[in-house]
Amino acid sequence: MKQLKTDVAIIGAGTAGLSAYRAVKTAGKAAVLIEGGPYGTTCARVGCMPSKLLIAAAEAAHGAHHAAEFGVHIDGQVRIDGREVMDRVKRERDRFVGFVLDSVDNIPEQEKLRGNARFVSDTVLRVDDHTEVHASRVIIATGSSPVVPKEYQSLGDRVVINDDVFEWDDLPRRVIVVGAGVIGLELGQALARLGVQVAIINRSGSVGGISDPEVRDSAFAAFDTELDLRLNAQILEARREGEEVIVRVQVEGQPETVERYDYLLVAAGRRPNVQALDLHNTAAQCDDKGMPEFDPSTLQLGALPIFIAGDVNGTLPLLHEAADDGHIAGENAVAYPDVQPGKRRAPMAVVFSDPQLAQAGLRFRELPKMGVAFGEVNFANQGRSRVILKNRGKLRVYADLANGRLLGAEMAGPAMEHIAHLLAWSIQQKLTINQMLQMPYYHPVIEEGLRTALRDAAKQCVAAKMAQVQESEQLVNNA
Ligand SMILES: Cc1cc2nc3c(=O)[nH]c(=O)nc-3n(C[C@H](O)[C@H](O)[C@H](O)COP(=O)(O)OP(=O)(O)OC[C@H]3O[C@@H](n4cnc5c(N)ncnc54)[C@H](O)[C@@H]3O)c2cc1C
Ligand SMILES: NC(=O)c1ccc[n+]([C@@H]2O[C@H](COP(=O)([O-])OP(=O)(O)OC[C@H]3O[C@@H](n4cnc5c(N)ncnc54)[C@H](O)[C@@H]3O)[C@@H](O)[C@H]2O)c1
Repeated sequence: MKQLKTDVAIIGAGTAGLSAYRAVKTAGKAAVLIEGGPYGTTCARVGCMPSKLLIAAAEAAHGAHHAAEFGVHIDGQVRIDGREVMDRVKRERDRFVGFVLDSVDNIPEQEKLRGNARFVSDTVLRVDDHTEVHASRVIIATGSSPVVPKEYQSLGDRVVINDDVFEWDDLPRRVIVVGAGVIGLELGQALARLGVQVAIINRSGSVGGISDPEVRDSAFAAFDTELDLRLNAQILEARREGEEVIVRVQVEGQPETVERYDYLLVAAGRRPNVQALDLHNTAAQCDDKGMPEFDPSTLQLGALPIFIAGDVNGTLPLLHEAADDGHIAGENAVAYPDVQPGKRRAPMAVVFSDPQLAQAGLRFRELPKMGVAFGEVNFANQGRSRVILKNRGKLRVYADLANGRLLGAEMAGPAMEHIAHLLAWSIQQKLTINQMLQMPYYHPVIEEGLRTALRDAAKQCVAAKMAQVQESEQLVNNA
């Protein structure tokens, strides 16, 4: 077996692994980047980029179908050519993947290794059965994989995951989507708008990961007008008959139905890729699912020379977080044992559905039980949203009642990808609601809706302050 020595071995050449590699090289250390699958990253190959390309096609179809509401009539049929749609998705996807492949090409050959790595000890890795890597430090950046429940495995090629969708040459006729989380909602709505008969089944009452019940209800009401979205539902049975999937579905409190689809698309969550790493050969402490204990601020496993970055650590499985994680893990691997907490940005997440869903700072479920002002805007009557016929959804901001500082927000509505940025940037700058209200607002824009929500929260902060003053006056008077 070939023997190789290096300063830092990085397992996985995805976004986190490539970012870790750059950090290690910038610090002047030697690195070996080990990749078991195709180069190109999950984000570019089968994640962020192809999904946004499919959604863009769906938005074009939706616009064409709804132009009449503006008095603009497309006389004749709107024709969606599934082959052309998928061709553009794959062509543009390949272009994005190409940029990643170029950056991988620029890595010297002696610093790249193909094969699946597993631990022999804390600092020794075996790559397939051809190479043993002896590293002073190791970074795990192996990403995550979709969870495919056992009961669907007998469906063979009729059960698909996101990776498969982006390999389709044409759009299918009927798809049942398992899960109304981020992936299920984005892909399910896009396929439906492209003319595919879609049903989305979610076992709980949640939609797109929104935790604020008011925002979630407004989102559901919007989706319900165009999508077959079934919450609190389950697939009792799924079996294959020829090229079809036959499912028995039950929505809570309703009689079960038997339905036929061409594919069952599983979007029921993702699991960190730790199983095949043989972490039991290291001194890492693992839980019963094989997840190692690590410090989320330094990404270090205990006091070991091992770090864990990106989706595999299960903390914030998003692209920009994977890149930041890689950087932190890379710098700390070099600095080991003198590791430091990494710099973090305000949390933010966006779901590219319509209406878009988003979150910035603290989520509703993370708020303290007391002392929070809730400001809201309903987009139904918001000026700009009505002008463009995107007047659906609700935004709620959360502020500290005592000092007026913005804590977080959840939202469903138009252009939330941009509003979430404004809010996350304000949270990172530790702005108060009043400071945010002093900023300029153009007219007519969706940001005026945000201002409505901020004013609503500001009023509550003022009322809380008044109540406090009255209370202390009362105390003085009673003394
Ligand atoms: C459909 C979909 C849409 C998404 N959309 C968005 C979005 O719009 N915005 C956003 O921010 N995020 C989005 N994400 C999430 C984003 O893609 C991930 O957070 C990000 O790609 C994670 O990067 P990573 O480096 O951790 O993992 P990856 O890019 O998956 O890299 C891990 C690499 O490790 C390799 N590997 C695994 N095990 C081994 C081993 N034992 N030995 C060697 N190599 C190994 C794998 O082959 C892989 O190349 C989306 C994800 C999906 C699935
Ligand atoms: N726009 C983006 O940033 C973006 C887009 C896509 C994916 N992602 C990342 O990918 C991650 C994974 O996405 P995901 O949608 O697979 O997971 P998720 O955790 O967001 O959603 C999974 C959903 O499936 C439901 N579910 C689970 N098992 C089920 C079952 N057996 N039957 C019916 N419903 C079931 C859950 O209740 C949940 O609502 C996200 O957390 C996100 O970080 C991000």
